[in-house]
Amino acid sequence: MEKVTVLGAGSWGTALAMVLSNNNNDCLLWSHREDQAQEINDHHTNKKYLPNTSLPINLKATSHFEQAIQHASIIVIAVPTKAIREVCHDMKPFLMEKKLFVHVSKGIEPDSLKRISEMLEEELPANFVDAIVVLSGPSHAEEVVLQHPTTVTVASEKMEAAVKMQDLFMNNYFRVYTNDDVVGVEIGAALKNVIALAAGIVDGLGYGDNAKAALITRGLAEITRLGISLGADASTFSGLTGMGDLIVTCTSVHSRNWRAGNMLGKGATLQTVLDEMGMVVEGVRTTKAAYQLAKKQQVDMPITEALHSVLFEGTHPKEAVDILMHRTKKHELDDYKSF
Ligand SMILES: NC(=O)C1=CN([C@@H]2O[C@H](COP(=O)(O)OP(=O)(O)OC[C@H]3O[C@@H](n4cnc5c(N)ncnc54)[C@H](O)[C@@H]3O)[C@@H](O)[C@H]2O)C=CC1
Ligand SMILES: O=C(CO)COP(=O)(O)O
Repeated sequence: MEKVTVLGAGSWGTALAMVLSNNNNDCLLWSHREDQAQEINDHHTNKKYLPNTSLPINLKATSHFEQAIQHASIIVIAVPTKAIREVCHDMKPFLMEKKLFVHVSKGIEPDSLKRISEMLEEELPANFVDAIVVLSGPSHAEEVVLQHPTTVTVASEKMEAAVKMQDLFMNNYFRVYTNDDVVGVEIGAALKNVIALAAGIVDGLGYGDNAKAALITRGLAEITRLGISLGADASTFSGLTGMGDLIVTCTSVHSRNWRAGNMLGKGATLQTVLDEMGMVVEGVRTTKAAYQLAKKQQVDMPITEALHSVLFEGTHPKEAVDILMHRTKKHELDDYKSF
């Protein structure tokens, strides 16, 4: 039994805290809202994020940040990308010993163009960091809490830490693989949300399965190109955190990114979509970051560019699809020659 703290009591933090509690760990879930921590402790529910779910009775919650940090030497960070720096910054005064940090967020920061583990390295004092591990893969919280079979990957530059987290999370419904390609895992995780937004848009426009298959396949090609330019291993993108997560996010009604795209395709404005979601839609900010990163790396990312023009430049989704369909004709495998 390990002591573990999960920071962030949204859908994913709560679902992972359930996995850890099911595995008989002493898991403390931190929420920045006192009423939510109280709901979890008193009623074993988290109705806003996971309605109809009974949480394990051995799962405890707190809104006391210092208590949460001091509870454990393994800290799982499950807040949206936008909140990563703030949470790490707030943690600093309470770090008294080396800890192992696992992050499960899927995004890239606009402007700095940093991946999550790079943000953690910048924000956390190195003398208190035992290792940084990323956990990612095709894993909707809504299905994990039902204990439906799910597979994910943990990646770290320190393989022993990845193996330790594999053992901590793995059970009969949650199968965990290891990988040492942190860049590939984080780029796949972040960029699949961009393609999922686009997939939702084509569904919203009523274009159907051919268009979606095209987006997933050509989306994977541009994600792989970007990843390789940043030093990732090409084969990571055909794994769980690449193709796997693209499939689940582009095809599932559980996906917030797909749902947001679907509303956009049906004519809603971005502001209305974000107001109505009430949960994080990581792909919006990451589209901005990916667009900037593609320019910096001089990598051709036509789908990302098209989505950027829809989200931030007022292009109508139908017009963006037309632009994609009228790109210069080419050999299908041209892109792969530079892999
Ligand atoms: N929901 C899912 O099935 C999965 C989500 N993820 C990733 O996990 C991350 C978190 O996503 P969800 O839990 O789904 O989001 P969510 O929208 O369900 O919950 C986010 C939680 O973070 C809290 N939060 C927001 N800003 C905060 C701040 N500044 N300080 C402290 N807490 C703050 C919110 O109150 C909420 O409890 C995202 O990066 C997402 O891409 C990854 C895999 C699956
Ligand atoms: O990352 C996810 C599943 O693997 C969740 O995707 P959404 O954030 O689009 O809901």
